[in-house]
Amino acid sequence: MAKSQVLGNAPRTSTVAETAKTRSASKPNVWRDYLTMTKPKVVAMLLLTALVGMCLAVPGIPPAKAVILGLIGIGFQSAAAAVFNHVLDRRFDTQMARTYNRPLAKGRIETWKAVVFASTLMVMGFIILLELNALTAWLTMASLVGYAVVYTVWLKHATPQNIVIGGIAGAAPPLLGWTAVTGQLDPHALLLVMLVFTWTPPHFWALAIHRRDDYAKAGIPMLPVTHGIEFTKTMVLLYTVMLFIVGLLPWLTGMSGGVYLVGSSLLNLGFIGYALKLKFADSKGHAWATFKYSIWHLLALFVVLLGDHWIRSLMF
Ligand code: HEM
Ligand SMILES: CC(C)=CCC/C(C)=C/CC/C(C)=C/COP(=O)(O)OP(=O)(O)O
Repeated sequence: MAKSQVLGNAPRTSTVAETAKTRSASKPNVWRDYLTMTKPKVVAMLLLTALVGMCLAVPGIPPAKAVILGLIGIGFQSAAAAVFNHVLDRRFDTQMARTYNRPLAKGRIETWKAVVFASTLMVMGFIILLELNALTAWLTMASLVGYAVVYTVWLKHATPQNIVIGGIAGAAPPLLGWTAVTGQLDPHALLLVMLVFTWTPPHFWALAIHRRDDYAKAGIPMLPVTHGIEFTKTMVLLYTVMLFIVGLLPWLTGMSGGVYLVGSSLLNLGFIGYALKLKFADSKGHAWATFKYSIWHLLALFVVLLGDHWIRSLMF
């Protein structure tokens, strides 16, 4: 068999495969763009905190209906809030390196279609949560409005304390999960909200330090832009110390046990360590590393909360 025949197929086959791959990569993937607008990784983490709220609301396993309808409803409303955020921020997104390639900023999706998408998710989520109880439906809607309107439209562009106040919306999911199961507010649920609320500033301000010039160019008054990077580093450190103290409350109030105390203290000391290095021994990329740590930290913190709860349920 001639060499060209033996090799003839290889380049052509790989050429066909490469062409197909290139075409699929270059062809705008509309569905991926719609998914991107929902901030799926953020929503996934929000739902984890909501699920932990559901599980801590009752000894043992929470009712399946509350878990399934609650997660779908809170998930739809969180996703809707994220899409509304893309719609309302689309002009600012064009001005930042981190966000300029987003679907609406680039015009890959028409704004009215994103509004219809967000509105559909919002209404579906609300109706699903109403099926559980009105308290959860209205609290979740309030969180959506708090993030998509109060934070995105007003606070984000008005004050460097934007994310401290706006952080209430993102900290709501554990409370929403709790009320999805019990139908009522509980002080212990507010402890979970306080954990996320105290975690949010160091989470975001580490990113804001890393992306200071981006925010300055877009004219968004994030703390590193209005008060400087050194002040922001100090605030990151203060909030991580505050998080360590707030992190003791679930144990001090008896809601959580020793497993949580050890796990949360180690995680929060780790966050303080990152913040100390950021403040006193910063190095290239450490602000970004601190931001990335904050995500794994919150994930692990809520897993530890859940693990402690189930260990105590099994033992007592
Ligand atoms: C007002 C409160 C918050 C602000 C201002 C904020 C800010 C941000 C920003 C700017 C990013 C980078 C997004 C990107 O570049 O695509 C981000 C990423 C992220 N945030 Fe936050 N955040 C907040 C609250 C939360 C909360 C409450 C959670 C979870 C419970 C969370 C979880 C995450 C996760 C998982 C990512 C990584 C997303 C990815 O890699 O695509 N954030 N956050
Ligand atoms: C129903 C409910 C619980 C709603 C709130 C949940 C929610 C979607 C919180 C988002 C937190 C977050 C990533 C904010 C960043 O906004 P940004 O505009 O500062 O970030 P960006 O510049 O990356 O868009």
